[in-house]
Amino acid sequence: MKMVSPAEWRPVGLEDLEPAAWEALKYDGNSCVVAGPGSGKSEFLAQRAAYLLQTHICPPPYRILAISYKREAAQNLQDRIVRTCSPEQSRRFASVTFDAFTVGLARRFRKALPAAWQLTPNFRVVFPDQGTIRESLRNSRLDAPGDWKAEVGGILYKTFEIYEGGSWRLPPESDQVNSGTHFALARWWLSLLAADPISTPNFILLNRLAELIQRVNPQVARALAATYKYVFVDECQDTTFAQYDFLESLFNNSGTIVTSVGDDKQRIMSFGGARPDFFAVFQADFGARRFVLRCNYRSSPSLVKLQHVLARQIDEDVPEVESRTDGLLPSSAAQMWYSVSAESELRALSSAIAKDMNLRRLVPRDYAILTRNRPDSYERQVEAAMAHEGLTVRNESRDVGGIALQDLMAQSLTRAVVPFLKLAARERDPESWISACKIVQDLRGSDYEDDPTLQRALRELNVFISGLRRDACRLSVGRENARLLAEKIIEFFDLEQTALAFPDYRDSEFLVLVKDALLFHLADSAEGATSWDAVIENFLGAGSVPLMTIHKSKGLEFDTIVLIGLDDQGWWQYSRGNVEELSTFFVAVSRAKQRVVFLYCRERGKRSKVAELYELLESAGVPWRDRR
Ligand SMILES: Nc1ncnc2c1ncn2[C@@H]1O[C@H](COP(=O)(O)OP(=O)(O)OP(=O)(O)O)[C@@H](O)[C@H]1O
Repeated sequence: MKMVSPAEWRPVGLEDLEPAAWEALKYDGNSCVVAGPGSGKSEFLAQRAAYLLQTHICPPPYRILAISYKREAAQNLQDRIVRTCSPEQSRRFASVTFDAFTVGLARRFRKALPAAWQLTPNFRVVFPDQGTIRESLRNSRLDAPGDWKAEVGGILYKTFEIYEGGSWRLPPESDQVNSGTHFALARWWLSLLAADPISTPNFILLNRLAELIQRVNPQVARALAATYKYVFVDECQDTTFAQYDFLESLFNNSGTIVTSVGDDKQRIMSFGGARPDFFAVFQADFGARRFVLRCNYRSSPSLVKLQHVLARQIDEDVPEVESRTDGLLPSSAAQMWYSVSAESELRALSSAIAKDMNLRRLVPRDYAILTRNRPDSYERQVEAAMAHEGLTVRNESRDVGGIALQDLMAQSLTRAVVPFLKLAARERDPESWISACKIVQDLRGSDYEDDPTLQRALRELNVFISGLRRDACRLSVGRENARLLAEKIIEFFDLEQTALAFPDYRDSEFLVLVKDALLFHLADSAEGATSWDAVIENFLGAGSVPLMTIHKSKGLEFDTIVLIGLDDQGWWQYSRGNVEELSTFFVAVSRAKQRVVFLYCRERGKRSKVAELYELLESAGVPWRDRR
């Protein structure tokens, strides 16, 4: 792909950007781009990457590092760059999650850790249970020096790691502690590092170790800053204290230019330790310029108006936003439905979805049913009602062998297997063929198109796909044979090479867990299917209406959002004025492009705790519909 001059560069795949986005895109200093839902923040990062790479403002061998909060978001960004830039350019764009990046660094530079904080060569990332933390705190209180005992005794175990751990930069020596809190933290973390036979750190500790590594080894920090000329932070409102310190130690005043994008009103990860003051602190520390975007490219004008009413409840100074999408519905885009029984509620819902799909030529994935908590508690009922209309629903949070379905689908292994399955099932599928070639290139570790290793690997791929097609023709469609095909594909990948190609799988136990979950879900997808294409469709959930929590819907968009269980039962954490809960509600509403339906069913619960939400909807003019 030839180089483009900055003046000639145009957005890829979009007509235009709003003026503030243009300004931010071309700005060559630290910046934060603050904008509401649907304003194109993720799109902006993809365009800025394309701009920097295609104009050679980020010339070879420099790279761009994009850090996202969620794996799907990181993958989505990488995919966009692969589609819009040349292979050489997209190889210089690394899109990772914060956790994957810090785990990778801790692994790579493990030996550069001070002796006191050594990790074993292999380690397993764990999510310690609250009981273990509690016990460690109890022991620390017993062993703490006299005047620290009371302080340790007062630590809340539930927030111990997130808040106390989040705000303590590790000292090079583990005994350099000057408070009871740090004494308890050091004890707890050292116990994770010393676990037998391998260390079992969690993500907070790994973040802290990664920060320490580059603080005590300036050459490591310099090498990283010299590699990454530009760093992007997506969904920066969810950055934790520990992650922020890492970012600050590594890239502030390093010559690297950092662009953060986010939306304060979508901060729904405080329970995970998101720092509430990210924008202010980042602007002050990094001398970052602030850009505010004011367009919404996702939602229709009436939905943007509704979002504004909710946004003002979270932040009364929030600016008005302009919708850049036409409203396509003749009747109210937002409605509250009242039902007496769950049965009548869901009958009305499934019949409305079936009719709407027909009328507007939509597909099941244009709809999403969102819940505040526990989608599994609605799954059966929704499934039964949808079946009456010939529709299926898929609980994206369903546990598949130890991993949530939605997370399984975002796994690198799953994403690698899918094009191979498609090639097995179809005579021609050029897009899958291109993906398969790219996967082989990644797996066999070859970077150059004229590399003989790659040529050999592609020949091997050709032979393998022909064999796989023959197998798919020969084998009847069913559970066992679906497993067999996938096992052949994974065998062709080679687990060792897979672990090397995808940093997430350095922990081989995790790779095995993902593999088993994938085989299990594929076998399930073959149940009742009459063709391999149908198996793949079931596997991907293409023909089902997704059911998921609001947290899982973050960053996604659908034509129609249905919020089920908007009552005290479903929103048991709600209390008037609770900003995090309001933000969660805001995230749900802002996923919709054209329509949002709020379901209230008397049988499910009362409306006292959540009265504020109904008052807000009524004040925004959202009408009630009787569906009893
Ligand atoms: N300049 C643009 N012109 C046309 N469409 C755009 C533009 N920017 C973004 N979009 C489209 O608008 C939608 C929302 O974009 P995107 O997901 O990037 O928004 P976001 O700000 O990251 O959203 P959120 O914070 O709500 O998850 C997408 O469908 C995207 O393709």
